[in-house]
Amino acid sequence: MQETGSISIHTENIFPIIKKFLYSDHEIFLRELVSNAVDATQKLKSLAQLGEFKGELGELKVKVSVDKEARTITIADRGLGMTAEEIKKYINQIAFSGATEFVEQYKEKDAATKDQIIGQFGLGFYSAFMVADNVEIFSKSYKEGTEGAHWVCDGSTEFTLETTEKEDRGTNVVLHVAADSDEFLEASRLRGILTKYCKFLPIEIEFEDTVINQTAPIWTKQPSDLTDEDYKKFYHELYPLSLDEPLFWIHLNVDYPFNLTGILYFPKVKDELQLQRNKIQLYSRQVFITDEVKDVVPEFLMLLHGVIDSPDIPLNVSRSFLQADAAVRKINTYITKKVADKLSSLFKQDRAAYEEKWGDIGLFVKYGMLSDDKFYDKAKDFALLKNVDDKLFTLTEYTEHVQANQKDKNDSTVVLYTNDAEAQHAYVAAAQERGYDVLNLDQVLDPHFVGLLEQKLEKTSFKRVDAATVGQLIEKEETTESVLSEDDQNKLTTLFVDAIANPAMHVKVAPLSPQDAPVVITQNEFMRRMKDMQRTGGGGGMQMFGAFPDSFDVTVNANHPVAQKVLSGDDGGKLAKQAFDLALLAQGLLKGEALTAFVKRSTELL
Ligand SMILES: Nc1ncnc2c1ncn2[C@@H]1O[C@H](COP(=O)(O)OP(=O)(O)OP(=O)(O)O)[C@@H](O)[C@H]1O
Repeated sequence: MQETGSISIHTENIFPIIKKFLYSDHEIFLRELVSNAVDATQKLKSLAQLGEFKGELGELKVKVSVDKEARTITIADRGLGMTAEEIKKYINQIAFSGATEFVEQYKEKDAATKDQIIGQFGLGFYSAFMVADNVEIFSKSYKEGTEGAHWVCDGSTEFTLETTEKEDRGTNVVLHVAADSDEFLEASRLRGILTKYCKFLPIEIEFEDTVINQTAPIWTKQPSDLTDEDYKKFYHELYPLSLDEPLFWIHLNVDYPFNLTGILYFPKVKDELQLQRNKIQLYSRQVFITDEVKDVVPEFLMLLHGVIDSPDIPLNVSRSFLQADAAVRKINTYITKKVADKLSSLFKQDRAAYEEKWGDIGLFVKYGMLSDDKFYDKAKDFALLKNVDDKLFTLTEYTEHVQANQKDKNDSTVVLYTNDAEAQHAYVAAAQERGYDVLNLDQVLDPHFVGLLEQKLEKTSFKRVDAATVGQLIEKEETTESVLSEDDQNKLTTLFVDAIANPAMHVKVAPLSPQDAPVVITQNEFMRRMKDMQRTGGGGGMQMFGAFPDSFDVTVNANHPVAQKVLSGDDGGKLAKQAFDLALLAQGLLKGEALTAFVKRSTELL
């Protein structure tokens, strides 16, 4: 029997379109054909289990081979096979309609969306035509008494179908590689593609006499059957270049209301610059799909490594659809919850070990708290704050810790912090001398984290140690009297204004404690934050603050002996300048010419 026919058409000649537009991703043809072969093999295994197939299963390997001379690639399986009728139904109709649907979706999209569709669309059998100008199927069904079938199609909509002698059950797909696809005749190229997409397929895939896959990767097993070593070994298999051990991992395993398995690893991160995204690999039934897991994994968890496997993630739709997809949203929520639960149990079980890891996980936790309210609610109990003495506190512990000393006159807690303990040393020391505690918040995310905590914690504000003189950082009821008359205070102000001669420095005289510095330079917390945010590109409303030059408050301590000296001496101006420069020095602001002048003047004074 031989039959020729025409594949029913909905869209005009889809093959040129498939060829042209899928250019960047031609290699996925092999993933598609090998997974079809694997599916067919698994279906046969299921039938055998159900008792519907009673024959010998025998060896079930899928064999991929290449013949450079003949210019063919063959994918051979011993799965359930197809009769001629089934080829007509499954290949001519179903596979074709998949391809047609793809092209239709594809045509409507802009270039950016097109790129995304390509990577995620399971194009199926017809992706063979991306690299072949002629495709043959030789198949024989597992059903007893059926004849072998031979289908040939040259990439037009015409096909031929005839009966053929085929000894063995299963399907051989033979691709006659097109002239512009020579690269796929190279064994090394094929091996590369197989390793990328098929490394964890559940049926053995043989290429050049070696099996290229692990059929039962550890994420498909029960956590109770696995040791720490198994998890670490797998981590290094996934990331052969990583020298560090993962900090810990989470084994995901859920079958309702969606299906998801996987392992997420917390990598060791030394600093934020090292963070690598796209380290999570997404699989669908053990077939590698992509390492762009955006939208499937919450943004803040993109920093994790590992594997997620879910048949419920729709792969054949555009990204905007993926974002809106209910299953994807549920997966997102589930992963977030799992991560929070894991961190919480680590914290509760072994606080010391958790504190040791805080340097590495702090960033994830803070990022998560900033980007996800639900995560904040869980993480607030295990997020830690570190003070300048390297002691770690939970949020509640810290509030209790500073309760006694750091309440202002309105009964609000003022949390003091430094973002550079070295540069702000003088301020940190002054605050500590007063019995205040100072937090070390020097990481990239910390300015945002401070903002978040102020919103969330009741009656609490944060001030950087150099935001005011130590006496004014936490405003109390009691005030110190000035030993200077009002007249002297005005005189002192003028002396300093003239000596400094810089309009960005706002001089005021105030009665600080005689133990405080003679002159203190501070930068208002609010203005500084606004400018910081503007610098880091935060929001349009902040724009106006960026236009202002940096301005500082210069507080002259009326109660310090230096104030008297400046007022009484002949070269009060020079002393004022000297005292001001010392304050600049403490703030790390004295540089260049001003520094040279200061050194010269100091020598003279000596
Ligand atoms: N090697 C094979 N053995 C048996 N049947 C096959 C084989 N390859 C394809 N088929 C049949 O042809 C159908 C169409 O295949 P195609 O790859 O186009 O789509 P699919 O596998 O259903 O979906 P996907 O788009 O996810 O690949 C399959 O559903 C299957 O019934």
